Amino acid sequence: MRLSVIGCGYLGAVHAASMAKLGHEVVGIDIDQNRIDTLSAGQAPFYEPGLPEVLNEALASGRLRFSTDMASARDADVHFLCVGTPQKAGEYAADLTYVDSAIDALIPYLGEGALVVGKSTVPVGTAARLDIAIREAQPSAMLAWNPEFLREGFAVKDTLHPDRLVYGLPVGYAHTIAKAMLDEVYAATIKDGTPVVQTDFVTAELVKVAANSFLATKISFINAMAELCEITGGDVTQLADAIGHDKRIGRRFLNAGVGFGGGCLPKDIRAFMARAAELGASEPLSFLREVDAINERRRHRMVELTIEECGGSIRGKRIAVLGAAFKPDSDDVRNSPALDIAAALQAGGATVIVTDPQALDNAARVQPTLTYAKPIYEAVLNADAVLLLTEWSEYRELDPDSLAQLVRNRCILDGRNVLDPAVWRAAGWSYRALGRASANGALSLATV
Ligand SMILES: NC(=O)C1=CN([C@@H]2O[C@H](COP(=O)(O)OP(=O)(O)OC[C@H]3O[C@@H](n4cnc5c(N)ncnc54)[C@H](O)[C@@H]3O)[C@@H](O)[C@H]2O)C=CC1
Ligand SMILES: O=C(O)[C@H]1O[C@H](OP(=O)(O)OP(=O)(O)OC[C@H]2O[C@@H](n3ccc(=O)[nH]c3=O)[C@H](O)[C@@H]2O)[C@H](O)[C@@H](O)[C@@H]1O
Repeated sequence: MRLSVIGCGYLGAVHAASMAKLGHEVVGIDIDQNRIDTLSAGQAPFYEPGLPEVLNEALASGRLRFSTDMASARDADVHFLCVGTPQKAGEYAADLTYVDSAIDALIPYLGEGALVVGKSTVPVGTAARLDIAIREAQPSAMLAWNPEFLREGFAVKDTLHPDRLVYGLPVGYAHTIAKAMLDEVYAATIKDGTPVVQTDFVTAELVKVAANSFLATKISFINAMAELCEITGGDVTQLADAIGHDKRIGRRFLNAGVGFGGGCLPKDIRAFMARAAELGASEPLSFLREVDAINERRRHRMVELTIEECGGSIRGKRIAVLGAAFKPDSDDVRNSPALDIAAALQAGGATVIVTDPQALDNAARVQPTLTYAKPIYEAVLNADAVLLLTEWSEYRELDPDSLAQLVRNRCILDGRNVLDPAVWRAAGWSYRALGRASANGALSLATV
């Protein structure tokens, strides 16, 4: 099939390359000339494992090209809408400017019977509004909403082998045609056994924000338990293992630490709350306010813990921060807990040196006043405290004895609960983590 993918960011670039891999003829369109030049040259504009390989294979096949010109979408049967929907400045609501301008730009080029497929995460009701605009301009054109569930770091695998496909379909005659066209796009994936959930626009939009709200809630739940562990002397990692054995609960997304960040979970739960409030339905989502608050508190607690470990003040201290990306295997620093904490420590008077295997350029754009060092040894040299805030594999595997040769003070704060406290303490380090007792042992509740 002939496809266009509008918006070639973390979602769209992967989608365009993956669809070409599946055998479709794809044009990726973006308003950012640099991004289009980079992609056309076979380079991924961001770090995503596996993307360069799929991209180059697709470009070499001749089935994939990129352009800044919306007119190049003219011949496509299906147009995927993958532009950003960030949080509005100073508000919780989603900014739909990019969605609206992309649809406005696309409308003049919609051919007979073309299908527009929304993949961006949008407030409920957006699809119905866009559907009217599209049909007014080109009566034979159709809209479907097909939310995306990929994770950064696993984006190619998640696109080619998703857990499920969700089709939000139009009503009437268009329903059958839109479904058949989506089935053709995803034929290879469906053949592999991927379940397809067919539904209406509203449910498809809600499925996406419900999924991200559930994931955010699961993380904040375990982080609330971490807060309780800190007060009572319990160990949140053992607690997570123990409840995670219950198959109804499951161990995934129960990793306590500095919490969730990124370009999606934080803004999606906020946009969901904002939309619910607009619809006069704030109450059912009031728990998301707490999910957000717990998440924010973890960042503050990490700063407090660092101050405690530095003897009550970080002024003049040299602090190494391992990790800038919001999660490992990504260079994305949008709403990154690591960068937020690093900035707060700097504001408290510390000299903060941040290292990350992939995200330093992005980090320096967002937080230009922090100091950055690519090699780990340079970041930790003469450090008074070392904070592990993004669990890249190279940080999980650090050798406490080698690191001890470089630092001024053997103090490690494990913001992701990925190091073995016994190993670090045996090597003479003071090890602290969120939701775990200090070396002095658990607080005895009998004395409280
Ligand atoms: N990043 C992720 O892992 C996932 C993102 N999503 C959703 O997908 C959407 C896109 O997210 P990202 O790819 O992360 O954003 P992004 O910011 O990385 O990419 C958006 C791209 O759209 C381009 N763009 C903006 N206006 C345009 C227009 N009028 N015409 C053509 N291109 C235009 C921008 O230049 C940019 O390259 C958001 O709604 C997000 O919530 C959904 C699932 C996963
Ligand atoms: O809508 C989106 O854009 C995407 O948002 C998330 O994907 P992503 O943001 O790439 O990353 P996650 O793996 O979900 O991690 C999000 C954040 O939660 C944190 N996290 C994750 C798991 C955990 O147990 N604990 C925890 O703190 C991570 O460190 C990270 O900061 C969802 O997992 C995807 O399904 C969804 O498509």
